[in-house]
Amino acid sequence: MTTATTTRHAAGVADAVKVYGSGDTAVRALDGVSVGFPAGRFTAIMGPSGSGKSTLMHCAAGLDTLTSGVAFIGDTPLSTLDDRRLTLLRRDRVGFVFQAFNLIPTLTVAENITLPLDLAGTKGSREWIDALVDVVGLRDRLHHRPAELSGGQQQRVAVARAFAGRPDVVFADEPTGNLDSRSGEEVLNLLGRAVRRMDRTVVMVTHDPVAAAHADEVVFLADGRLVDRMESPTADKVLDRMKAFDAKGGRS
Ligand SMILES: Nc1ncnc2c1ncn2[C@@H]1O[C@H](COP(=O)(O)OP(=O)(O)OP(=O)(O)O)[C@@H](O)[C@H]1O
Repeated sequence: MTTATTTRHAAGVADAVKVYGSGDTAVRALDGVSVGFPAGRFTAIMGPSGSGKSTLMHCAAGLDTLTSGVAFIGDTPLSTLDDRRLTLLRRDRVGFVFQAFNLIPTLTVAENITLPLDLAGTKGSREWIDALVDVVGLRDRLHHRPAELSGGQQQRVAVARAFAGRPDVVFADEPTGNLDSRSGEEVLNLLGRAVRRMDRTVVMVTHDPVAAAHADEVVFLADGRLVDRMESPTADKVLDRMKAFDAKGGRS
């Protein structure tokens, strides 16, 4: 059982620099970020538009590479892996939830949920999948296709799929961006439950202070740097912190 005071990190980056382009047009999207995402916790990444949130998430998840510095999943530095091993690591140890649910339209809900396991050629744990189906509240929809579900239900399928293989960490990129506030709230509660009741780890990029308030901790980026962290956030406290960025033109 992981406690809130653990220092074990499910993922993170150290001295992370990411430069897009070169010469006059080079953009330093990450400018020396070091941050660990504690195992068994829900961390939100916030910051003004263009501050580097997506870049940080993509590099930490092994979807993109750093210009310098280290990204790691568990104890594995991603730069030590060749393409094949990186693909396997992403498949076996990382889950993703995107803004646009990205379900396979021709597969049923049940088939979408177990897709990562089927691709990996494993059955996974029947009990785990069963428990997930109950947590996301989709038992009566298992044989439906995505088009027969609401947006909120589709995102709940995507959440179940992300956790199906019991990955070390699930990265969620604006998971409520396409949802109304009630469905968004359900998805956020679900991510919170997965962390607190099922001992999972979630890292979520969001623009929304209400969404960030579901996390255990918020890390704030500005101009490619980590500028603040907030434990036990509330929507009001996060909003105030974001307003301070606006007032100072981005940098805290
Ligand atoms: N592929 C790319 N090529 C060039 N520049 C990029 C690329 N991706 C991102 N950038 C730049 O890097 C910086 C950080 O972008 P990033 O998307 O990480 O920020 P963000 O905080 O996620 O923004 P938003 O909240 O608007 O999604 C921005 O200046 C952006 O224009």
